[in-house]
Amino acid sequence: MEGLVYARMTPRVSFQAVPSLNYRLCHPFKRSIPATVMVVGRGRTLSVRPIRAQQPETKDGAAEKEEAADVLKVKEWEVGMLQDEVAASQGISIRRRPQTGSPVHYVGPFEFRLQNEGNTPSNILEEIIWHKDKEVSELKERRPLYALKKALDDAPPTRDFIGALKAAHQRTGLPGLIAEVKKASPSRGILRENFDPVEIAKGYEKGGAACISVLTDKKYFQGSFENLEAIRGAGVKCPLLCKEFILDAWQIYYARTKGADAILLIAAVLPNLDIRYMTKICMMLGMAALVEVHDEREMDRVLGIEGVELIGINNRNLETFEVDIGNTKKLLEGDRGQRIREKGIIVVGESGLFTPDDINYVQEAGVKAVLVGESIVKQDDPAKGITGLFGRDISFVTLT
Ligand SMILES: O=P(O)(O)OC[C@@H](O)[C@@H](O)c1c[nH]c2ccccc12
Repeated sequence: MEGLVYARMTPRVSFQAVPSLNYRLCHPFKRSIPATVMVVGRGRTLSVRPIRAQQPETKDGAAEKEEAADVLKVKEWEVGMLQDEVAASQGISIRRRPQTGSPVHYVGPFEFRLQNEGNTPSNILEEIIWHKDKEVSELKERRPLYALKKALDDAPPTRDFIGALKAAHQRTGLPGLIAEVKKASPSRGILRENFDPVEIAKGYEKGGAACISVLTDKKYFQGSFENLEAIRGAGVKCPLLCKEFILDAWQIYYARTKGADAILLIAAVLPNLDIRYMTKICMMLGMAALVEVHDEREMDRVLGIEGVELIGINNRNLETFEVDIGNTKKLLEGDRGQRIREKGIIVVGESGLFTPDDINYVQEAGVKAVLVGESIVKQDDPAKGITGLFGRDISFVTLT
């Protein structure tokens, strides 16, 4: 068996005390395997490399099958660990999937604890991601990428999402509005009981929204891809953002088949390379990518990624649900704001915006667009909700 097994030393053992050693290491799916233990980082992480494949004994068919399934499981586990390790090196704490196998391993005098131990998510975002990861692999199995091809060819043409935001900003002198069709959220519960996504989207368009965001996650937001498709099919002209937790490029293609013109990429869950790669796919498909950040570290990462044109600053911490619109201002101050202006990136202020004062505040901070859900989706008449949010009717305003 080859590959890396990651283990963490308990505090009882110090680095200096661990030379390169040959050990039999407990593996999550194998009782034990021969391993060389090496220190690979300055932290507490050790890399443990199996030194030799175990010689296969003569096996019957069933044993061979079991062995093959084991090897596959081990590979999946290893890839997951590597993904998590790359993510962790970029400050991403959200893990892709729960850890499997027993968390503690004993090797000779050492006690090893697997990284990312535990099978319970440490916050709501992680819970959503674990659920999504499973959901996507099942969907993908049922409709692999090649099977989406025909639907992709038949999808309605893309609309210019960023162009619509810029045009709205120029037309009104106010941030372009991305109005969100959202029935519920884990932090706020049900926002609207009599929820007709198409009626709401039409109301938004009438009220002067530049673009529309449609939640497609079922379990946590009570959204759906049917909603997205229905809005696109109902004659709404605004470009559409598919508001989803994207982990796999397959989801981008799928969103496109349902009529999306833009997708969301959350920096708290996606490593830089994924963001770069997915941004490229969007470009290829004629879509826009809204890359969402919540703190300085994520903003700095995203500013270093080539091809990012649209950044959303989420005022809501998706791990704790705390909302602070001061976050938008904080992330646009000083050098960061300067770099954003130089790169011509459009910034979207997201979440927790309710009043004309709030809009004014984030506009002064430097945003050219806003993403608003709760305050307008709750209104009986969403168009009037928009007028209330901006303090004036923005549906016909044209700057002269
Ligand atoms: O309803 P609000 O507070 O106006 O927020 C809208 C939008 O910003 C929020 O729904 C959101 C921002 N980023 C997300 C990521 C996933 C799900 C939802 C979101």
